[in-house]
Amino acid sequence: MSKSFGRVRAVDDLSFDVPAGAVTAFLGPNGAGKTTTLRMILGLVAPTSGETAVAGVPYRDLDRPLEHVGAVLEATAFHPGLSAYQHLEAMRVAAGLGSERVGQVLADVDLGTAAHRRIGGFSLGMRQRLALATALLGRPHTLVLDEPANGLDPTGMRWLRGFLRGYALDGNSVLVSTHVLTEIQQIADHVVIISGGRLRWSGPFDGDRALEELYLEVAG
Ligand SMILES: Nc1ncnc2c1ncn2[C@@H]1O[C@H](COP(=O)(O)OP(=O)(O)OP(=O)(O)O)[C@@H](O)[C@H]1O
Repeated sequence: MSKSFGRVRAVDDLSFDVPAGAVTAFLGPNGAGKTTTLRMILGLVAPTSGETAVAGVPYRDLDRPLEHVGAVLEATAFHPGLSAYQHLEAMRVAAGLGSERVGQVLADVDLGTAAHRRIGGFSLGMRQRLALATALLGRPHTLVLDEPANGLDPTGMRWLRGFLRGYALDGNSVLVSTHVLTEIQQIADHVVIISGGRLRWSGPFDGDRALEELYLEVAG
């Protein structure tokens, strides 16, 4: 896929696969085109050329998309006056999902005790957990996460690592864009590195090698 914004070629003839049953780290310098790529995968930005597909199907053609793909994008906006429970319930109803899902995803992200507090009073880390809970509502087989560790404290980061690892081990695809290489190093099975909108490296990653070294070699 390629994407130009006026004269800026944000993504330039980029092609890669995200395997199932694995955590894929999606890396690249500021402005490399990561967010634009994720937004194309999620049908939020139309490619200038090429296409993206989730389990072989373009996002726009997915039947009940929340049951295929869950996404956490940067700076997710919530209505501050709603509680976490009310937000999730509204999303659940809109997506036609079972009533048990809200309690389940609140428990999944360890937000049960804050379920009835107003989101306006949430910390950044709590918002990240709520964004992840929203992404999980439809039990998607694919998770797309843009900087999901942003705002999490060390305990939260450790929890997120375990969660994503477990989600991938259940056979799901987890695509994570991040700059925090030491965090993703511990759970990545597959790595895709881009810069200047182009693919610089992609392949399996066994964790023996320092991800930072690989990154600096190909993107630095
Ligand atoms: N809506 C837009 N209009 C114009 N230019 C854009 C738009 N969105 C992104 N760009 C440009 O496309 C390029 C890639 O941006 P993108 O946000 O995809 O990079 P990124 O890898 O996610 O960066 P970061 O790590 O800083 O979040 C940048 O040059 C950016 O300025």
